[in-house]
Amino acid sequence: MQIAVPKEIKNHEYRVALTPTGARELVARDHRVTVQAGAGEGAGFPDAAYEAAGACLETDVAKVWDGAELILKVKEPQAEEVARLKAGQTLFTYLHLAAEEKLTRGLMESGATCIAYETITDRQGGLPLLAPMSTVAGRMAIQAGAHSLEKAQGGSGVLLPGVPGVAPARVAVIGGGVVGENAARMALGLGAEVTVLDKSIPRLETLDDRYQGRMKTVFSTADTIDEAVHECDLIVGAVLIPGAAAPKLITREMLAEMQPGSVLVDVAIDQGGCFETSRATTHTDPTYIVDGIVHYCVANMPGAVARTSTQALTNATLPFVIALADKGWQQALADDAHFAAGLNVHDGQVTYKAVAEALGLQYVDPGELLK
Ligand SMILES: NC(=O)C1=CN([C@@H]2O[C@H](COP(=O)(O)OP(=O)(O)OC[C@H]3O[C@@H](n4cnc5c(N)ncnc54)[C@H](O)[C@@H]3O)[C@@H](O)[C@H]2O)C=CC1
Ligand SMILES: CC(=O)C(=O)O
Ligand SMILES: [Mg+2]
Repeated sequence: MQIAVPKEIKNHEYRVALTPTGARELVARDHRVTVQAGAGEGAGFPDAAYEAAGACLETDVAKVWDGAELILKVKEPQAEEVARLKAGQTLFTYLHLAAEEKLTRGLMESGATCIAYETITDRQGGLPLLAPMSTVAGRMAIQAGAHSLEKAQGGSGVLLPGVPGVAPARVAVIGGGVVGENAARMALGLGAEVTVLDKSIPRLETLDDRYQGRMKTVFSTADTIDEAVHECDLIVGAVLIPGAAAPKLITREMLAEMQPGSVLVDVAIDQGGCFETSRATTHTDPTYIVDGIVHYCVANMPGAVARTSTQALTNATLPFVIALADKGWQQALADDAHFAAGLNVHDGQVTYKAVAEALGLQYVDPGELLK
């Protein structure tokens, strides 16, 4: 199969969808891998490493896209990439379509088959291709939040661990899944006072058990979120309803209840964000202030630590990429219902229910396609 790996073009996105190690595995299976020149540089993988792995390098981006049957990316295609995509091609990447009507319609118009990393499931009920980046983003959320609390960033001037004689900062994490647990763990490590709110009792039980009372676990309701808003210096938004737009849990009105200079880090921004006042930002200009509250809402946080993230991402995606390349998308998805959950758009139709519902588009059950 002809497999293409374009260079990512989203703002400060330095990850690449395939490492040289991954390229070697595909070439060994007789697939042809074309990597756009410079695609791996930001993650520390020079062109020569891909060449040594048996991949072809291409400087002309049009040729990279044009000749491909399978396109591997990291971030959702940007407008100029959507324009390059065509019927008969398979795109495998993060898509996060529920909050992106224009992108969804663009992918439908392309006629391509679009499989999203973030909706693929596993036997344990997890999201195995989201989890590695959620781990990274969760850990980064506290670094970003701590920096945003500094006065020069518009923050309140609170140091997360405090110092002897001065109390530590209070951190709330809404959503105690992969992002949430990793954020909470980092905040604990820095000596903050940490509360995790979740709607899932089993999840709260797991956290309680794992952290042995070192963090508070609280059932998430309008009341308990209100309490967190009153008390906390830093709130991390880490909720997810798979494939769907994130629920808005903190309204603009509620910002007035926070201490001025407090910080909201909305990791769930790639699903539309879980705070009413969130809007996606970039690594170039990651924060903005609404009613005295600093907002950090970068939709591709792991892109900033591209070396770690690329390795973690491709460790997880490679078995799926090999299945797509060896069998073609139809057979690969027919053989694995968890993989099939990744199919979001095919041949002009939305094949993922939560996306169709969020955008008011017609849902087409992919079952028939996979028989
Ligand atoms: N901005 C970025 O760069 C990145 C963003 N993400 C995003 O972070 C979000 C979280 O991802 P994961 O932790 O992997 O998901 P997850 O599925 O592991 O965890 C989500 C948690 O939210 C909980 N939840 C749902 N509704 C809730 C509510 N109303 N109140 C409290 N908790 C609620 C669920 O019970 C679950 O435990 C997703 O939107 C994901 O796409 C992930 C990686 C990078
Ligand atoms: C999950 C995601 O969108 C990212 O890693 O950029
Ligand atoms: Mg996005």
